[in-house]
Amino acid sequence: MSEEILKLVKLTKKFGGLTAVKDFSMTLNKGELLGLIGPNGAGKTTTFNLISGNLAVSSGNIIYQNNDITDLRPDQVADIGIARTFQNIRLMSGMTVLENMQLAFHIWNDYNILDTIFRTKKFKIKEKKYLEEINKTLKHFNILDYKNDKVDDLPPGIQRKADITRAILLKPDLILLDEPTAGMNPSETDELVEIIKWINKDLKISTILVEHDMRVIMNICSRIIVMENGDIIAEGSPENVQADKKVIEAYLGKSYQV
Ligand SMILES: Nc1ncnc2c1ncn2[C@@H]1O[C@H](COP(=O)(O)OP(=O)(O)OP(=O)(O)O)[C@@H](O)[C@H]1O
Repeated sequence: MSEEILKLVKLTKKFGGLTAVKDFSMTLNKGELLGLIGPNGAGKTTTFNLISGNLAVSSGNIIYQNNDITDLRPDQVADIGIARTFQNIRLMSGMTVLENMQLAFHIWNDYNILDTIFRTKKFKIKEKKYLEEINKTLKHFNILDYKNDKVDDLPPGIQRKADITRAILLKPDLILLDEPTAGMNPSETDELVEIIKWINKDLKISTILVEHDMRVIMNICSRIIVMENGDIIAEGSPENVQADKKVIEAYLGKSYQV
């Protein structure tokens, strides 16, 4: 039997009179690459915000690796191995790509201020190891050449890849990718598809992908959950979901083409 890494149990989020996520239950198996789709306003990003601790849950539970993490803060969620990206890229403005990548390593910093000031042997060994890891990952994402550029000066496609690189450097067991191909041209999108496969298959990071590009979702996800009005309207393989009448009516038939 597949091992669950994440389980949402009757998850609900209310914003005043609006219920954005409504009794939403789902599981993600370890190693799975799950697509979460649905029309605008369906509740996908809100679900990510609840899992990552960026929003407080109204009711229901979030279970991660058999632990209830419903009330954790975002930093605590990151510490236990859940990384995420946002629709609006959240790189630190005014800093270089490398400096942004270095931010990912704060959770492992076990050297103190004196180590940093005097650049002790322990500090230098760690710094070298981290830099090697950053370089290797930037190279894999094909953005090593931008390492010393300020993030603000880079095209959106490069910024988005840098954002995902930073999330990967946190060494998560689970990653939540929120519209990672937004703002990318077709060749960047193709490249990102390969990167997402690499993240999931080679790095063995369980993945939930929210994405409006149906070509991406249908090509790489083994299972898809379709949300509408805060809850599931369909779930299954890409083939089954595409043929589902409710999905076609609610979503695919209107503004999206497969
Ligand atoms: N902070 C908030 N305050 C009030 N309402 C919100 C807030 N965040 C989201 N909503 C509302 O909750 C509903 C779900 O929004 P959400 O962003 O989760 O949808 P989505 O499926 O991610 O949509 P999209 O594909 O357009 O990003 C929408 O009606 C939205 O307007």
